Amino acid sequence: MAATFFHQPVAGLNGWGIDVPSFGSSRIFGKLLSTRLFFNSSYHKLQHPVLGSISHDSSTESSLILIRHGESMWNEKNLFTGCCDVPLTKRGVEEAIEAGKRISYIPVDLIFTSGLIRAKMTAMLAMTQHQEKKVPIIVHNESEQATLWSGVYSEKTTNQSIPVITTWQLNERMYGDLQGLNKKDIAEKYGKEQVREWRRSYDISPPNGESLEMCSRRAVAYFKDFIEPHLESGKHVMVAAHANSLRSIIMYLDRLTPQEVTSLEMSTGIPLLYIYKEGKFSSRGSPVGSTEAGVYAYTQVII
Ligand SMILES: O=C(O)[C@@H](CO)OP(=O)(O)O
Repeated sequence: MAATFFHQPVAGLNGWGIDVPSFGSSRIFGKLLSTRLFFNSSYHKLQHPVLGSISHDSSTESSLILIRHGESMWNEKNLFTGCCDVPLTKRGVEEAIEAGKRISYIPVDLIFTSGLIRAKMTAMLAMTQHQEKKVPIIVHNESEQATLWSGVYSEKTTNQSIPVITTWQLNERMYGDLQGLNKKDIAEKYGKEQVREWRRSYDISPPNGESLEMCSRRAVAYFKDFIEPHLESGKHVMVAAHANSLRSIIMYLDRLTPQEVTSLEMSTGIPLLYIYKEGKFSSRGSPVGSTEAGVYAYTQVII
């Protein structure tokens, strides 16, 4: 006899009740799916190892954590990576876990990552350290079947979970013909200035790749359309992505000029905290680790 207990999943694309592009529109900015939200910001008293108890009033403000993935196997080899989908190194895994410790006391209701494994690994590893011990679950919205087959049928389990939305719009900039090439070799061949322009200028593209401006058009549009509304509604959000997709988002949040963004660098695996309140973002830098006085998220050195 067929089991009779199957019914509508509590969680799945619609069941999570989150606004994300549907599978029919996941490659373009399509209509939002508006459904009931099962996730509530129920935890307000998390313990920081140094600062102690931190209260969050989700009715007035929400937190946004941005994190660049930990060191990848191509970061280690100094190769242009772009949209090539390479995993973390052991060091990258450790960075992600350390990042998780730094943010373990900050509430997280919803996670967005790029579609690339290094960002997904970073988010998942970081969440293993979180005080709430909720389980991050990747939302599969690539087809109707994927949505159905990944359904969760327990409301209790759903409430102990954090939906993880993966999206290509948060991917690293596409590095074109440079992908897989060594950064030092290319600097020797074309000159440091040329390579610096390809890597850090705002509107100059690497050969057949995306400029930061092009990357920003999709990453910032996604942020405004699909992430900001959750912050507005009081949800605490983590975004795990890449040096350049995050540079473009930080440019938007911090209102940097195209000139200023050229000197913005991001370290691997260092989380950055923003507070969203009354339509404004304020940067709180990087959450302090348990064993140090502070940490710098930005560095100036490239190549
Ligand atoms: O290779 C890449 O994809 C990026 C990030 O690692 O490099 P860059 O610092 O040159 O933007």
